Amino acid sequence: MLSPSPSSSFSNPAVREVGIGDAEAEGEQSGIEGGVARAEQGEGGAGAIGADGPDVRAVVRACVRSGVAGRPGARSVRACGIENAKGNMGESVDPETTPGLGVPGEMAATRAAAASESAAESGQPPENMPMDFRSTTVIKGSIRRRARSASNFASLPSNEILTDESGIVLSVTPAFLTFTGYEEKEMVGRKCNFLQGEQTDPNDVEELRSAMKDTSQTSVVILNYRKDGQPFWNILTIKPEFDNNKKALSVYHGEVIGIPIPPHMQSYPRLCLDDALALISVYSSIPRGPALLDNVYIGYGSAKGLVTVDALKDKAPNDANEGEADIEGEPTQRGGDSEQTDGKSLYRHQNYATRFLDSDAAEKPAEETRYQFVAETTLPTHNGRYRVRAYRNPETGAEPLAIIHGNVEGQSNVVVRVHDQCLTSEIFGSLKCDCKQQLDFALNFIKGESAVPDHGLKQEPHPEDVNKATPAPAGGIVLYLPQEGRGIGLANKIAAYAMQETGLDTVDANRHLGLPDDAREYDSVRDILRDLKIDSVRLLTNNPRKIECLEALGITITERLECIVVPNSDYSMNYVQAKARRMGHFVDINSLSSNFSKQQR
Ligand SMILES: Nc1nc2c(ncn2[C@@H]2O[C@H](COP(=O)(O)OP(=O)(O)OP(=O)(O)O)[C@@H](O)[C@H]2O)c(=O)[nH]1
Repeated sequence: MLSPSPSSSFSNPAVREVGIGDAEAEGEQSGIEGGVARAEQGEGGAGAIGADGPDVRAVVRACVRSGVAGRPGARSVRACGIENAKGNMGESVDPETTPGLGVPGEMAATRAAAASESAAESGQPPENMPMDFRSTTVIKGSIRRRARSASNFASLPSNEILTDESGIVLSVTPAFLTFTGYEEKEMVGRKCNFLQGEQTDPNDVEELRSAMKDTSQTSVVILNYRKDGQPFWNILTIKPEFDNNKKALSVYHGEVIGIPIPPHMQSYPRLCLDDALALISVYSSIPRGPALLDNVYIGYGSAKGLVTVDALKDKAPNDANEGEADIEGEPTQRGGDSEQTDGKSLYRHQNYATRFLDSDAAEKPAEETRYQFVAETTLPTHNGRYRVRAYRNPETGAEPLAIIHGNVEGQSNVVVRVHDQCLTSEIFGSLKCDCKQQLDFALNFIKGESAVPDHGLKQEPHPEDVNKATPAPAGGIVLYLPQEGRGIGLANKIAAYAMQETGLDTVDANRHLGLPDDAREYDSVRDILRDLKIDSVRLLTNNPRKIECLEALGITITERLECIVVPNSDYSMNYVQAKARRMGHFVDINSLSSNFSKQQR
């Protein structure tokens, strides 16, 4: 198994000036100089990764044609790359037709440029330009063109940056500001090298710089950092803008797909399978994404060496096996996105990626326990009395709970609900989702009550709500995991809700913020079940991904029990429908709709 050990220098990235700037940009904080300085540092700089384990950057480079991934639980993932995509791109997103954010206030560069049109015509830098921006050469007329580009650009819903030929940011989309945590004024007028840091590979920087110099289009996977120092994989595609005469303007359009690296993985910059799959989903959702999938490769590091799987798009599962591992059987079609043209191939690839991982499970030593038992108490609640056992991951500080009814220790086939935190519904009573209802349902169910509880919504339980065929159990567990917003965090979930107000559904909202559809991990479930000596579970869920993730962790699921509740509003109806349509949840939307209208009458 290729599994790099943590590099201590990675966890506290001191952001350095290594950039994609113009080599001729004398006197500025030159990214190129920074990049060279980094390269010269050798092992002390970026090479530090290699000192502690396999050089991930080298793998990324070697895998420009074959990124590698592994299952989330195994942390066996290394990296995922996209091939140089020169000449493979279509037209830009049309802000007129693309749903998303409205136009924010004018960008600084735009304002400055528009106000100084006459100065531009004279070839002089306008006086009210930011200093860095003023220091660039002003070509006659180009400022006006830049202003035009920048103002259209600011209304795009995706993660994008517009720079001049020296890498100075002219404009940045609101989504990218949200994703990186920077304010507009902190980005505009500066070289984008502030996004780079300690572990950014100078070779990637160099590749971008040369593409800009040659006015060519390129894509590169580069390690960048948010303002708070959090690293992320940036799948960056840059392309020059051209005027009507096909003449390259001194403006570059950078399209960014940010793949966040979960905190516990930040000691070694690798993409996990979920991240890689999220990346693929993102590609499938952007206008020219399906074409780019040709260039996305996913692979896997095994004990026998680096095994590459082939290009993800339009590849039969059995064709994908270039290495020594086997991918057997027909893939099932669950999960994924049935609405997209590439839905089928995505299903396929998601499934054989999972199978691939399963095939390796036997080779792996047992995973180390990361969540430790802290304390147990009895909790009287409106739903009854439960035992609550608290656990903690000392590395991340995450504190999941096991809420238990009955004697479950040492048992098999225990009813288990794996529930992820939803502060908005559980604390504030938000009607946007069904999470609180599902939690109440599960807490009642493990107590032996199969009806949906009355939680103040004046709803009669509908017969379809519950597992009619399943006798309520004598006991069970609700595992309450602090993975707010499907793992993207509370603030990001609020940002996603804001995006949903523009008409996007729960999946597209995440994607437009550059966030994965679902970033949840379930190692805690494995550790807690191990602590309780439970060898198999009956899982209360409608979510196929949850089942796959738990099984990939080695958890035996003997039965899936439905966890369907009647949506309590149009909002949550939309959410449940989106979960079924976009994320493959096992919910019959038609019966739900009619149930809901019955409830409304
Ligand atoms: N990002 C995001 N997260 C949401 C949204 N609505 C609810 N959540 C989060 O979704 C999580 C619950 O996931 P669901 O997809 O509703 O259900 P599930 O647990 O995956 O699947 P089931 O086991 O069938 O209930 C909680 O962490 C919520 O905070 C949303 O619109 N966007």
